[in-house]
Amino acid sequence: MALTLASAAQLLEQHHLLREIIIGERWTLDSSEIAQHDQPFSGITYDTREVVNGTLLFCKGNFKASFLHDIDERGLAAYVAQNDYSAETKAPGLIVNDVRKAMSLLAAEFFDRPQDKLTVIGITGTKGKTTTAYFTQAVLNAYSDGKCALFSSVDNCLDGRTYKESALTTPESLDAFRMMHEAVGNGMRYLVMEVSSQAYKVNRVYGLTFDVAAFLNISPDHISPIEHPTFEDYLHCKRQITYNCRTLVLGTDCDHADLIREDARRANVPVVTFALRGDAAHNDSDFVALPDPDNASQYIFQEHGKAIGDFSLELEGGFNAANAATAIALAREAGVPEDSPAFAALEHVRISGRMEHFENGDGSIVAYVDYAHNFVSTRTLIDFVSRKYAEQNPRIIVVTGSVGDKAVDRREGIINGAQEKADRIILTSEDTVKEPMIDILNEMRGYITNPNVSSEIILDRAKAIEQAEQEAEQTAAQGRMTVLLIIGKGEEQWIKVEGKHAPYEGDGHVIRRLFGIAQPND
Ligand SMILES: CC(=O)N[C@H]1[C@@H](OP(=O)(O)OP(=O)(O)OC[C@H]2O[C@@H](n3ccc(=O)[nH]c3=O)[C@H](O)[C@@H]2O)O[C@H](CO)[C@@H](O)[C@@H]1O[C@H](C)C(=O)N[C@@H](C)C(=O)N[C@H](CCC(=O)O)C(=O)O
Ligand SMILES: Nc1ncnc2c1ncn2[C@@H]1O[C@H](COP(=O)(O)OP(=O)(O)OP(=O)(O)O)[C@@H](O)[C@H]1O
Ligand SMILES: N[C@H](CCC[C@H](N)C(=O)O)C(=O)O
Repeated sequence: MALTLASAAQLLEQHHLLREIIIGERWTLDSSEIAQHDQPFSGITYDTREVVNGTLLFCKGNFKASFLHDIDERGLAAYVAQNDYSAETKAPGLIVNDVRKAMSLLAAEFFDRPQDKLTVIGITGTKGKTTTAYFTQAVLNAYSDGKCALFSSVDNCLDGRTYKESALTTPESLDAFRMMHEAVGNGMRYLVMEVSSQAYKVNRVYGLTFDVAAFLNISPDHISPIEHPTFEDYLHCKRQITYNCRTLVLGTDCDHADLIREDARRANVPVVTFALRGDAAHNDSDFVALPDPDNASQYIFQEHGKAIGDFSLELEGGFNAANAATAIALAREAGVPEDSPAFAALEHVRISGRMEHFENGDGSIVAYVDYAHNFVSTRTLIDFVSRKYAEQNPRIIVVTGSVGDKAVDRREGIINGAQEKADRIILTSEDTVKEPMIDILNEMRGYITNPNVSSEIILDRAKAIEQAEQEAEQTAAQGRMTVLLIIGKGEEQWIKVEGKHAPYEGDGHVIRRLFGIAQPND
């Protein structure tokens, strides 16, 4: 049904969001007093620069009244806001308690409730969201002949096969419903989406119920003045997924799992669990990944002790086997039968900038390009390579930085994740808006307390990787192997400098160049 001023006002009133409608001097609760109240809006947007004749505008965030200059000439039909802008426009204003909640509800209606035509799967957690999302999409795509869409922090995919770089982990609600509508138009039956804590904090998924949701794990991250003031706030936001799903897939080992189970009981939501375990005798979860005793590169995946399959994943590391077990649980709960061949699709999943593994010609230098950028992920990665290459006793060099202006706890976290097992840490540029990168790197250097770890700051990221590789060559000449861990940027070919994307060769590109490996688009 088309969205009109009258139907918008009605929906907002049902959700106790409407304060009043303001047009000129007139303040009312009765939308029928407004001319054209039954006229469908031609479009909706949260950006004045996109307003054309008949558009409904949401004024949110750091919106300024000056953005409304000339807006009547461009045909603004109505606006939704927490403030009265009748001095700037003749268009009626739906004044609400919370514009982001209002935007989510009205965008869903404008796009004809696309979520009702999709099986929607939401994934939250501190680490593994993107990987689990790609795994789940691969299984559902294999099962449905390519009918699974994806919203992730790397890419969005609306047709099961074309991937476009995304800007946020969870899109703005209006964009999310627009993309869902497009996905439905493309014949998609499933949507897998990452759900960040910010998404709940700023109501990007308000009113959306996930058919199946996953809560993977929780550890300190995203604590800063522009994200979450405290860990408690971060966890509280993530916990909201439990109250907004029909079934919850929960990591057995997730910190605060008992609290999340309490949430699920209150919300009357069934919980299924997943875990990575060393052997079947210690299986305490509904879905489990077990190392295959007969094949070191394989994992056995089981549901209630029954085999789903033995898979050799291209994405290395036990944590990725746990992510794959989650994807199996999600796909099973979304209706994929236990004996479906679709699960084998897990084997071929690769994700740009996640656990990308490179070797130089004689194997004396190994490099991992990965997205680790907090304590847990850095520690997990370095533990993995230390175990994998234990026999070679490699020198380990970590090339890293940390983001400016937010998630300040990562700076110490990354160093603490690395310094127990690293021999050297080369600190280099990451994304920043206002904070000078050199200050962040000096701060990080100050957290290095292990006297056996040497460090250096090289601001130019490509040069930092080149330096690490040259040192590895020297170590190789002395007969010792080196593992390079280049973390935090994945395959991003930009670095945010003063908030703007500056072109950057890309971590994988630098390594391929240094190792003489063909680039992906060569
Ligand atoms: C708090 C929040 O949700 N912020 C997002 C929000 O910003 P905002 O609403 O304040 O928008 P703004 O850019 O300040 O501008 C205000 C409004 O004026 C409009 N405008 C602007 C100029 C103009 O001429 N006319 C006009 O109408 C803008 O379109 C906007 O609607 O809307 C913007 C797009 O409309 C987003 O880019 C921005 O994300 C911020 C910058 C961001 O990056 N947030 C991070 C912390 C985030 O959300 N991260 C999580 C990742 C977490 C994880 O990985 O786990 C994520 O989900 O991505
Ligand atoms: N289950 C896991 N447990 C711990 N670390 C993990 C797990 N899965 C992935 N990682 C590590 O975290 C990094 C980021 O993984 P991924 O992109 O899948 O997570 P994410 O939740 O989307 O992260 P972010 O929100 O920070 O972008 C990986 O590159 C890897 O180093
Ligand atoms: N989704 C993550 C990406 C940032 C990764 C890394 N490049 C960093 O800046 O720490 C975030 O918004 O925090």
